[in-house]
Amino acid sequence: MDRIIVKGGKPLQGKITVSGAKNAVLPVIVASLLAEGNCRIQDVPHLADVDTICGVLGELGASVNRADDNTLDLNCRDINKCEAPYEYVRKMRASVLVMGPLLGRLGRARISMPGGCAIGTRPIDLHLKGFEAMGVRISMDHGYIKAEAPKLTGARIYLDYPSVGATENIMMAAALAQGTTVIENAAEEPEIVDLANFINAMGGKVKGAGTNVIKIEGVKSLGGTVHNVIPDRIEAGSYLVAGAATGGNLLLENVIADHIKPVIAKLIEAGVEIYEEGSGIRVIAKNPIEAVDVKTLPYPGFPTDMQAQFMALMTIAQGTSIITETVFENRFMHAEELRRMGADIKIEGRSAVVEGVRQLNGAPVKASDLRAGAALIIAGLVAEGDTEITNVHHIDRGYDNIVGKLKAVGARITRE
Ligand SMILES: CC(=O)N[C@H]1[C@@H](OP(=O)(O)OP(=O)(O)OC[C@H]2O[C@@H](n3ccc(=O)[nH]c3=O)[C@H](O)[C@@H]2O)O[C@H](CO)[C@@H](O)[C@@H]1O
Ligand SMILES: C=C(OP(=O)(O)O)C(=O)O
Repeated sequence: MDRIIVKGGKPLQGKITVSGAKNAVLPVIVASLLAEGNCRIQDVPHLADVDTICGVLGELGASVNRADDNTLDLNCRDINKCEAPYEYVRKMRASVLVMGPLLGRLGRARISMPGGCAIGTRPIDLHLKGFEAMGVRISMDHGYIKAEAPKLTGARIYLDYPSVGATENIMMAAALAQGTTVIENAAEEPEIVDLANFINAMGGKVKGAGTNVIKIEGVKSLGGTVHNVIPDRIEAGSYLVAGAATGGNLLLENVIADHIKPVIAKLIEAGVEIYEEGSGIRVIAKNPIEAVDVKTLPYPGFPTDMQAQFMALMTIAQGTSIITETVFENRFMHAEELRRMGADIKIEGRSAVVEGVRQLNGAPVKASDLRAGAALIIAGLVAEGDTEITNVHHIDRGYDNIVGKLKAVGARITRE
């Protein structure tokens, strides 16, 4: 099993180019199932999750080819299966997103029921309620969800919570449904906008993405297109925090500053200097970090996917920080590992009380999920001595070449 070893104490200096966004590329790849022509996706990051979703599309009968290092060519004209098997859904929950496009294209889908994961129970009831409103019959069958839509029709759907996945899944089914679908209380994440742009470039009619009301007029068929994936705002945020924690001077390239406003605002509040430079952002940290409170919320609030990394930063801040997680019910497993490195963190229900300490100490730790892994790397970069991180397959799901990128800006980090 691979391990990442970090020797702390070196400020990060230099330039990092941010890759295409995991949470945008996954639904975009899935949405190519809607098209009868060729889709070319550019700025595709090298991630285990991308390999997994490509595996699912291959199972369905799609042709999937890497045209070059960052470009995927997908042709889904001849898809002939409608099942996302357990072995894929188990690895990556986003596999359930094939349900919407399969209902649109074939009128049926059979998806292994996703279980909970290290950050919460993560039900998909809102996806299913939305499909039912569109005329889909849902039944359970030996651990699989069976969905059948003799006729997929547009509907007015109010989401009890602005779920990213439910908004995407319903939007994709609606793109090929008969009539108009309106999603109210929709998620507003930039990745939703990227998906809507992709569907529209294929000939779809989606309006309002990026607001909480999205209107989708169904069309008879969709064709191929070329699409560039947006930069990964969470990868960018993770490196900004790493730069800040180490007292470094880092320039991040390929960033949309607007997408990470809440992270930038919190870093500035913590005393970090942030400058926009062309299409990049520079982070400079000279002074000690000040403790700030953070509460995760759906976009445009502070992203839950940055909570663990920010907690790592707060462990060495001056003062007490209260970090409140409202999106997932169990996303504090990294706190225990950070404590092993000398952090002072108490969990009280949905909040973590972080008392800043002078110094973290390297220790053997375990990544419980993707962002927990990133948080432990950040903690390792500032700790005294060696930090050895195991379960790094979680990190591979969502960070393109994290060891290489950090090494290039001076980090003492290796993978064994
Ligand atoms: C591949 C991808 O894009 N993943 C992101 C997506 O996950 P994902 O799409 O799974 O996240 P959701 O927005 O759906 O989930 C948010 C909350 O809603 C709950 N919920 C969701 C659906 C549902 O049917 N019922 C229900 O109760 C979830 O359990 C969770 O507590 O958005 C999350 C929230 O920004 C991010 O952390 C993930 O990185
Ligand atoms: C929780 C995340 O992803 P997923 O929804 O794919 O598990 C994440 O990216 O932090």
